[in-house]
Amino acid sequence: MLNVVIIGASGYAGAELAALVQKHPHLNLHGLFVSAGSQDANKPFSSLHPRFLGLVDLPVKPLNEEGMAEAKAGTDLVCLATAHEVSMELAPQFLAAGIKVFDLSGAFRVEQEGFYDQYYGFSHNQPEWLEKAVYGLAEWNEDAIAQAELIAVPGCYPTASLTALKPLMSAGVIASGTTPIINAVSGVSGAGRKAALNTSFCEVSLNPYGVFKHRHQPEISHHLGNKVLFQPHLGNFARGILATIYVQLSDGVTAEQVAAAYAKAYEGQPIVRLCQHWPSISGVAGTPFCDLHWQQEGNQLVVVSAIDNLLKGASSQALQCININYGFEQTCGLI
Ligand SMILES: NC(=O)C1=CN([C@@H]2O[C@H](COP(=O)(O)OP(=O)(O)OC[C@H]3O[C@@H](n4cnc5c(N)ncnc54)[C@H](OP(=O)(O)O)[C@@H]3O)[C@@H](O)[C@H]2O)C=CC1
Ligand SMILES: CC(=O)N[C@@H](CCC(=O)OP(=O)(O)O)C(=O)O
Repeated sequence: MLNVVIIGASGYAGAELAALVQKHPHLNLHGLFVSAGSQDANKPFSSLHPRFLGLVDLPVKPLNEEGMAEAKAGTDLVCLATAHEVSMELAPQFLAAGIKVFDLSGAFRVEQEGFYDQYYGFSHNQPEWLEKAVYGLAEWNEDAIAQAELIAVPGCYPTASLTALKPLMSAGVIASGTTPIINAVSGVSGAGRKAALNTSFCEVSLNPYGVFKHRHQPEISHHLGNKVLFQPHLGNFARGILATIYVQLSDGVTAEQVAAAYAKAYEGQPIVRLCQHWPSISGVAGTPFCDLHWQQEGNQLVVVSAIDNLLKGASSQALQCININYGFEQTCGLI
């Protein structure tokens, strides 16, 4: 059994991950942590997330000096379900102790000059680890994930978007010089657990945000190798992302070529489901799947991608990466 520690375990993504690790046949939930000054410190995990009562009753401990020593002792791997800047500071401390890191934040996802200053509002202070980090898009980066010490689990919108677009990019069917448009809606759990006016239940309707500025636009473009226009929306539901994506195909690309591109990319990949119906939030919420469906008319293609932001968009993709890294079946503990 591998000993797993989760930092940020009281948050939405960390809590889902704790539940997945607890069920996994080869992983042992070794410790759960929150910040040193957390108001939840030392409370049982299940008192914060009652769904897991009787399943995960460990306390969430404060990550003070003593907590840090405890988090490292006997630990094989650590999952950081923490804010970007917190992950940037914590990851090197675990890596220096020989502990592998699976980071759910954006801290190590994009190695590009000035990226963190422009899109995250801080300067990256770990350039060596940023260079070594491997992007954990599980279906696309298996070999590198298997070798990595630091895995940067992709963002939720990038997971939905890249899973839909990469097969087309690899097959070379996107018209050159064009910009795919991604119109995506996320449930409010995407914004995390702490209270904020714009994500409070009575305030949320259905509205766009982050126009031209969202940090996931460059993350998607960087890992696709093609510019995209990405527009997120906040919807009045708890979890799930639905991305409707508009693509201009090269002249003469047939429906058979598009179908072949998707079949080739996801043959033998059970987490990505090529559906005969349009994906929906209810079809994926609470599951580790990414559902895809598309329709073509002439040179225009509409692809719809749906995931659970907290699972395939965060914690279950982290577990896919752990499975790959340690040589377990990629779907172990997931389906
Ligand atoms: N929610 C989502 O859909 C997705 C989230 N992510 C990323 O995953 C990470 C976690 O997101 P999410 O679960 O939504 O966030 P939450 O705000 O729900 O949870 C954050 C967690 O981190 C803890 N924390 C805060 N500061 C520290 C610290 N200094 N040291 C240790 N723990 C700390 C919090 O507890 P406390 O404050 O009590 O200490 C809490 O447990 C973020 O980087 C996010 O961008 C990625 C993909 C999807
Ligand atoms: C609805 C909502 O607010 N969603 C978050 C994305 C959550 C996510 O994927 O996170 P990271 O890239 O930060 O890890 C946002 O738009 O900022």
